[in-house]
Amino acid sequence: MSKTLRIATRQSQLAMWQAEHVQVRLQTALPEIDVVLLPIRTEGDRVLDRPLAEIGGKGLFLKELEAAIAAGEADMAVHSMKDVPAELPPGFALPTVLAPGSPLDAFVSNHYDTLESLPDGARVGTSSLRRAAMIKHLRPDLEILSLRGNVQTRLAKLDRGDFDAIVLACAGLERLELASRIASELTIEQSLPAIGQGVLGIEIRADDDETAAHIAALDDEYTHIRIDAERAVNARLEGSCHLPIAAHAVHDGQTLRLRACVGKPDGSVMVRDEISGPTGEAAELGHRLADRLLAAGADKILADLG
Ligand SMILES: NCc1[nH]cc(CCC(=O)O)c1CC(=O)O
Repeated sequence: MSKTLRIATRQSQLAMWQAEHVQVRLQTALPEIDVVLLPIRTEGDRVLDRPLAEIGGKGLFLKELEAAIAAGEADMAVHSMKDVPAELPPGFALPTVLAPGSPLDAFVSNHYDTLESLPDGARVGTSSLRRAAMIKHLRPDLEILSLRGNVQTRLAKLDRGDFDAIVLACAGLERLELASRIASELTIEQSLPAIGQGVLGIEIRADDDETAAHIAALDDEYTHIRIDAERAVNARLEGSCHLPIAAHAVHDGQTLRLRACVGKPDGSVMVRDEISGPTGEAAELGHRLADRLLAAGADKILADLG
């Protein structure tokens, strides 16, 4: 019997696309191995009527996939790095990150081209505290309304008139061939992306050297350095994508530039800073920048959020 590699995946269209993407890339790299998907139904997909922060917070979308890996039913799970908390549970590792999609947030509306052109008091849908903070900081007059569900559900809620505009990740829309729905991209200056936004990572059992060796071919060195820097910010701030924390790194192979910010979800306070240094010190730069943010008031913002 030939060797099989099993990818546990959530069943949303975006999760399936991401898992299939890794399946195809692995299958191409490893023609002698059978790469298959193991679809799993997770709590985060079932419970759509309550805010994400309430129903489990950190690691919500990972738990049940990790359980399948721990039980030996699957060898790996594919994640949007944006959804991966700073610290993985003991026994898990995330050694491989793929070449990135867009890191940017998308402004999506059926009537307006840009965030700037929204009328006074317009209703904007997002359930991300980070996006809420960014949007309210730019436009304090706008009303932020909760928006849960998978990408298609969110678009349907916009289309039926619940909002004047919504903000989603460009990467998710592009993967689902919905890029035509992007009215405009929010720039990095307008909306600093979430840590790991647009990047896919592969999680495995920490002691599974065989799978680690198989997936290593997919690792993108540029992105790996970027992720090390961004995730180091999160490690210090103990954040997840459910907190109003943003960080984005770029580098030229030598020098890394890391921007980060922590904002109050009502947009009234935005602590921003940036740091540059050698790519070899990506994680140290992330820690140092996070410490500076904490000293500049991020500690208070995060403490107030509980
Ligand atoms: N939290 C859900 C989620 N996780 C990853 C993406 C998009 C793809 C990515 O950032 O890699 C999305 C949808 C969104 O935020 O619009």
